[in-house]
Amino acid sequence: SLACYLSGELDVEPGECIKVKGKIQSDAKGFAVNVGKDSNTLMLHFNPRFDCHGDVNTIVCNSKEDGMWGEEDRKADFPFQHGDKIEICISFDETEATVKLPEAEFKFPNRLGMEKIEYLAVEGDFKVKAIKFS
Ligand SMILES: CCCO[C@@H]1O[C@H](CO)[C@@H](O[C@@H]2O[C@H](CO)[C@H](O)[C@H](OCc3cn(Cc4ccccc4)nn3)[C@H]2O)[C@H](O)[C@H]1NC(C)=O
Repeated sequence: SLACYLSGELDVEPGECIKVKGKIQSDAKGFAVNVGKDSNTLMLHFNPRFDCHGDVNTIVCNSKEDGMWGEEDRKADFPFQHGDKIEICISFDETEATVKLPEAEFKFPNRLGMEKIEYLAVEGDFKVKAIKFS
């Protein structure tokens, strides 16, 4: 289920921040925040999984190029709990994307060398309360 997306009208440059504020549903199986050029060209698919695709309490990150998923990157930390109200801050530069949470930070390589983010989509068991750009 697509929570929300902004496409083609964004122009987020390196060093700027996308802040997505919302609530993780109490029975969440997983959610995803996707940023990139469009749905087939993602700099980052940030996908915390509580229990889905055989993953339990695991953040899966990936990129997508021409509609094809890249190599998955599974993170060691899982700073999420059902029902949490969180703010996720995503920024990037020419080498990597950074996902900042109150008590954790994750890096993911900018595999596509993307120079701006034009697309943002939030999917899954996450209720978006606010989206801010700074
Ligand atoms: C073990 C052999 C098969 O490997 C599995 O292959 C699956 C299919 O490619 C991998 O799952 C996919 O991983 C992708 C990232 O690498 C994406 O997460 C794929 O999901 C895309 C997607 C988003 N949505 C919307 C959504 C998002 C979050 C919650 C609810 C709906 N629906 N489908 C998800 O289906 C899955 O991560 C992968 N598992 C492993 C361990 O490699």
